[in-house]
Amino acid sequence: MEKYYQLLKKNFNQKESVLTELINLEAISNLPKGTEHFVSDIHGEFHSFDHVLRTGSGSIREKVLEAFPHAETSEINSLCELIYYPELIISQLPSDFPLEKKNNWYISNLLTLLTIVRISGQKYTRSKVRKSLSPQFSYIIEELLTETNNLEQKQAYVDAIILKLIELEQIDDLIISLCYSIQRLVVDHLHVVGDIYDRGPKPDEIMNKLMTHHSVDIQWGNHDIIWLAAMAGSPLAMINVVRICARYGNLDIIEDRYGINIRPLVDFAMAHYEPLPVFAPHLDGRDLPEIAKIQANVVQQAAAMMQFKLEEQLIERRPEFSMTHRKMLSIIDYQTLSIQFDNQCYSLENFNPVTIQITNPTELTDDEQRIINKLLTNFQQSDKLKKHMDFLMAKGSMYLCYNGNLLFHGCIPLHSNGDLKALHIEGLTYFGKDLLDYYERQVRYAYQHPDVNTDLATDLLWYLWVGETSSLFGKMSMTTFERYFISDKKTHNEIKNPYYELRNDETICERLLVEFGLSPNGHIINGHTPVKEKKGESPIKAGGKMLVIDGGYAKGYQKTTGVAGYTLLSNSYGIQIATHMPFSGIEQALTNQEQQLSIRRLVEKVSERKIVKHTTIGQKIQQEIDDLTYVYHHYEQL
Ligand SMILES: O=P(O)(O)OC[C@H]1O[C@](O)(COP(=O)(O)O)[C@@H](O)[C@@H]1O
Ligand SMILES: [Mn+2]
Repeated sequence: MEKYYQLLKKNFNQKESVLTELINLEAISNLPKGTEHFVSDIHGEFHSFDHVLRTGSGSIREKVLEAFPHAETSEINSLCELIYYPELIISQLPSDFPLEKKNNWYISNLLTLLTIVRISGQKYTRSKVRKSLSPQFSYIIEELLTETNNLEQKQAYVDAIILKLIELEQIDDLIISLCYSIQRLVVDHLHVVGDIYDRGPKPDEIMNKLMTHHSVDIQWGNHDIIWLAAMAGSPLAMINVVRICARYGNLDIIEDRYGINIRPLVDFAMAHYEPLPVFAPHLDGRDLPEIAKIQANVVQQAAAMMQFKLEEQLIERRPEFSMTHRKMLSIIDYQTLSIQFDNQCYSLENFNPVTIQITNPTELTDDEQRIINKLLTNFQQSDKLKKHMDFLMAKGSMYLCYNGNLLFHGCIPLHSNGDLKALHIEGLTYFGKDLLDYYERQVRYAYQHPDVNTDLATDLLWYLWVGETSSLFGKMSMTTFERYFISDKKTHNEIKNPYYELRNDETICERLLVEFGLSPNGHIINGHTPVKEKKGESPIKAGGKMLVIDGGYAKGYQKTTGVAGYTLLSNSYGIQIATHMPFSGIEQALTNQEQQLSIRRLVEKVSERKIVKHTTIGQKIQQEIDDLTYVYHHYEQL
């Protein structure tokens, strides 16, 4: 310990510097807690997500209203538009704007934005506000922030600076940078509660945006895990990723956005499969050229068949996964093309066994094996995908305890009596927090060993996608096979883990919080299951202990949910849940600003304003304060 204090002391060249730092940390601890923003189930819908981030789910508007309580709604709207989309709004300024009018527009907006920066920065230290400013302009902005506070006496001076900035053509960039500083100051931290990938067209842009975010963490979703698994060397997860992209007409994500060559697979699929209606890509209102639709259709079939074969191979080598009931290809009667399970016989439809060898139905043909090998190499060699997956690993985890709340995507597997449901593996038993910790260790191990394809850790990544005791899946089994090939809808049903009933119970939620070492006063924050608001379901459950924020960014789900997603905001005053209406373009969102965020529900209001000291970061700061206090008192002896 003494050694540690000696090392710590080395960061300070004199005793007074320790004192300065101590005072600085003490000051931070006593400031109001920053705003946390929670989003989940973004599913590739970059533009809606981007809009939610830019608006801080209504937090920006709130700040603007706080700054200008008497302004007309139209003025508030224009100001919000500018803060959300500064580049767009500036580009739309009339080209024949008379010079004086233009200058006035700049002067008045700049002054307004400075006021909002000042108000948004009030609860932070000067150093934190400085960090939020673009380095290029931080000196000028700080100067302006000080002088505009005292405008009567300095009006001429401030006007002169602004006119100079206009003359030097720097004003646009300055305004843009101020708008982004406001966005950053208003929302201090972002939590992404899983499912960035699949279904929607632009997961890569979401990842790019997250990578530039000032403060973010991610709780992995089942759809993120399969992409991670592909990079970690699972051929099965990789072909499933391809299948889902084909299913949603998104093969360009793989080919163009990630630069992964899938031509051999496309050629193979075109040669062996015919387009069938059940494999028609789900386009949710988008359109694709006819040839792309045909390719997506047949690629989905080819990929599905490879997936089912590889999955049965995995089930065979992992009896401890208890998935033998999912061995579909082995129990098909290939004479009659029918299948028998649960004491019933079903005839298969749309099932093309062209690559199946009846004596060994789960073996890949030489062509399939070659395609899989090549594809996996191409996936693992995509620099862009590697960067995104590295980021998911660095910022992500199976769950997170943060400021007294427990965040995870899917569920904590339970039995119907409320007991924690266990996974038995390699002679050991894991449940509750231990289970999620075990999964996380396996995910990290598999990711660090991308050259091993069939070891337990890599196979467990697949288990997380479909396994009965997976905390990310939360259902008995995934009925992809039945949904493609059996028309009887009752076989499509995926039975949910009892968790999804039990989580409505406050006592269960409290027990789970305690299981994760938290106080029962915290909240559980979940994504994963779309909240069917249309049918009267509420995202606020168990007396506010359980908050489910999957409202369906994914377009396909909006029909069932009736809304386009929830987000959660937690600031020093309490927790609010915001309901978002479907996003259909920036222009429309800006014209209907008030409707876009129609409902904001208060989940909890704190009796005493929360300060940094009460947060997770506050605990770390307190540790630093304790250590530095020791160094300060023993400075001479160390
Ligand atoms: O309709 P699709 O895209 O095939 O998805 C259905 C599958 O997605 C899942 O719901 C998992 O995805 P979510 O995590 O978005 O719920 C599976 O349980 C189900 O089999
Ligand atoms: Mn999910």
